[in-house]
This record gives sequence, C-alpha cells and structure tokens, in this order.
Amino acid sequence: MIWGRRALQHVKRFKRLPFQPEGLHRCMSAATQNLVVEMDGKSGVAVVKLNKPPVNSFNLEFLTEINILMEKLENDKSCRGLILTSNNNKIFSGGLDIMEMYNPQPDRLAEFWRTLQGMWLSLYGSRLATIAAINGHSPAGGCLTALSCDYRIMAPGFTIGLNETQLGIIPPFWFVESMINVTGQRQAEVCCQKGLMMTTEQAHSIGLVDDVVPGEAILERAHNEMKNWLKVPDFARQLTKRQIRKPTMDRLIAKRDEDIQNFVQFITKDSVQKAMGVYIDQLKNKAKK
Ligand SMILES: CC/C=C\C/C=C/CCCC/C=C/C(=O)SCCNC(=O)CCNC(=O)[C@H](O)C(C)(C)COP(=O)(O)OP(=O)(O)OC[C@H]1O[C@@H](n2cnc3c(N)ncnc32)[C@H](O)[C@@H]1OP(=O)(O)O
Repeated sequence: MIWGRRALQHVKRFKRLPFQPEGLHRCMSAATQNLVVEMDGKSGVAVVKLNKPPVNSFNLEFLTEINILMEKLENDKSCRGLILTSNNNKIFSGGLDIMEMYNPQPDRLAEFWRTLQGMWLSLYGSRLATIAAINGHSPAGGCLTALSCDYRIMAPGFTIGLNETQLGIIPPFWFVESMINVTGQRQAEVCCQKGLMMTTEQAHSIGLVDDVVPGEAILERAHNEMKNWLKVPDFARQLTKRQIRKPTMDRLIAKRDEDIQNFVQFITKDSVQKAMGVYIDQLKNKAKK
C-alpha cells in the first residue's frame, strides 16, 4: 500500500492508540477514534462498527483509520472473518465526505482519493470473509463499501445505491464494476445510469442485497451467515475470491494514478464546485428544517 505524507502522520498517531488485535484469543472490544472493534478470538470474527457522527462519512482521516485497521486484521492470523456495520442504527454510511471535495487543496484531494482506492483494494481483496450488516442508509461511497464485501444483509426501511449521476458526478469505473460484479451488467446499467437510491426490498430484488433482516436481528444473522462462510477451508475460499476479483482490482492498480488525476481534474472544475456548493447548501438547509 502506498501512503501519502499526511496519512503517514496519522498512522504514527494511530499506532500509539491501544487497539492491538494481533494474537487476541478472547472476546475483546477496542475503539479507535471512529471505529468500534469487537474481536472474538474463539471464532476469529471481528465486528467493526463505523462510529463517526453524524453520518459515518469518509474523510481522509477516517479512511486512513479504516486502512490501518484492515492491515492489522489482515496480519492477525487468528482473524478469519469481518462483519462491517454501523454504530448508528439509522445510517450505515453517508458515503464520501462531501467537504473533502468542496474548495479542496489539490494535494489533499489527491491523497484523499488514493486513500479511498486503498480502502477499496484492501476490503475488496481481503483474505477475510466479509459481511456487510447494513443497518441504515447507504448512499454512494457507503454502497461501494457494502459492495466490496462478500455478502450483504440489510435492514428494511433504508435506501442504498450508487447515486452519483443524480449529483451530476460520474461514478468511477471501479465503483461501477463493483456493482456489475454483484448485480450483473443489466441491473448495473440501469441503477448506475439513473443513480437510483433503492429501498432495501428493491436492492434485494436485483441481488444488490443478499438478505433482508430487521435491524435488531441483523448482527445475529450476520454471525450465523459468517459461520457458513467459515466452514469452507480458508485457503480454498481466499484463492477462489482472488481469482474472481483480481481482474477488477488489476484494472484499478494499473490505472491508479490516472484515476487520481481524473478525479482531481473533475472535482476542481468550476462547474463541479458550483454544483457541489448548491448540494451542500441543500443538505445543510434540510438538516436545519
Ligand atoms: C471518469 C471519471 C472521472 C472522474 C471521477 C469523478 C467523480 C467523482 C466520483 C465521486 C464519488 C462520490 C461518492 C460519494 O460518496 S459522494 C457523497 C454522496 N453522499 C450523499 O450524497 C449523502 C448525502 N446525505 C444524505 O443523503 C443524508 O444526510 C443521509 C446520509 C441519508 C442521512 O440523513 P439524515 O439522518 O436526515 O441526516 P442529515 O441529512 O440531516 O445530515 C446530518 C449532517 O450530516 C451532513 N452530511 C450528510 N451527508 C454527508 C456527506 N456525505 N458528507 C459530509 N457531510 C454530510 C449534513 O450536511 C448534516 O450536517 P449539519 O452540519 O448540517 O448537521
């Protein structure tokens, strides 16, 4: 993984925090700044709860925190599975932090995007069995995060989707391929072009979500499903996953710098900044009402 200077500063700070999952063999919980981690040493399953109020939006620091945790879990031989959920029972994740993209410093904007690419590569390519327990709304980057897992369980009454086109932005090819790989080409064409935010039931009907379970039962269901995934020998499961996901990951790895340049160029356009300003005003005004 390639880290920028600012991210490295954050890594040093993070390393002084108490969470050390390696070698844990009991049920333990730990918290970093924006993540709650419960590690069951017996089953080897880590439950990671996104915990960044108000909406678990991904800014550079939060993405860095997630990347560091992923690296620790990947390196912890006792860890076999990851359940990703939210500590907020209404919002899984509001997606990328829009403030990162408004009046940005180009260097930070580039670092932000590289760190998001890093998060996607580590989650999408994880050796762990990964289950998203989607216990709240999950637009755009929140949907991408869920799409990166092996299995998705969602509570009713929420919405999910890659809604970028509705905001006048183009979902990058690796967002779209993540959707295609889960729902198939036709469904991905419709929901990505239209930028659909789907209800839980609609998402279930197109295969974006594998299972629908009430919010209060979602973690129990995720643990039960995880047991099924962990019945398969790790090595066989991991290599099969890699075989299936490698072409998509390789495409981003080959075009990583180009993808960052495209993003920075696009976001810093006057017209995009203007539209972003209007969108932020709408969000803030809605919050005030
Ligand atoms: C060829 C390709 C070339 C270039 C590529 C270029 C493209 C760029 C691709 C970019 C991909 C982008 C991905 C994204 O994820 S963009 C973010 C999309 N997310 C959203 O639009 C979500 C917006 N938010 C909501 O819909 C609601 O807030 C939500 C999450 C459903 C929660 O609703 P609710 O509980 O009612 O809460 P509020 O709306 O009142 O919000 C509370 C508070 O949070 C602030 N906020 C919400 N979302 C975000 C966000 N994503 N980032 C930052 N801040 C957010 C909101 O403004 C309120 O703040 P306040 O201070 O007013 O309390």
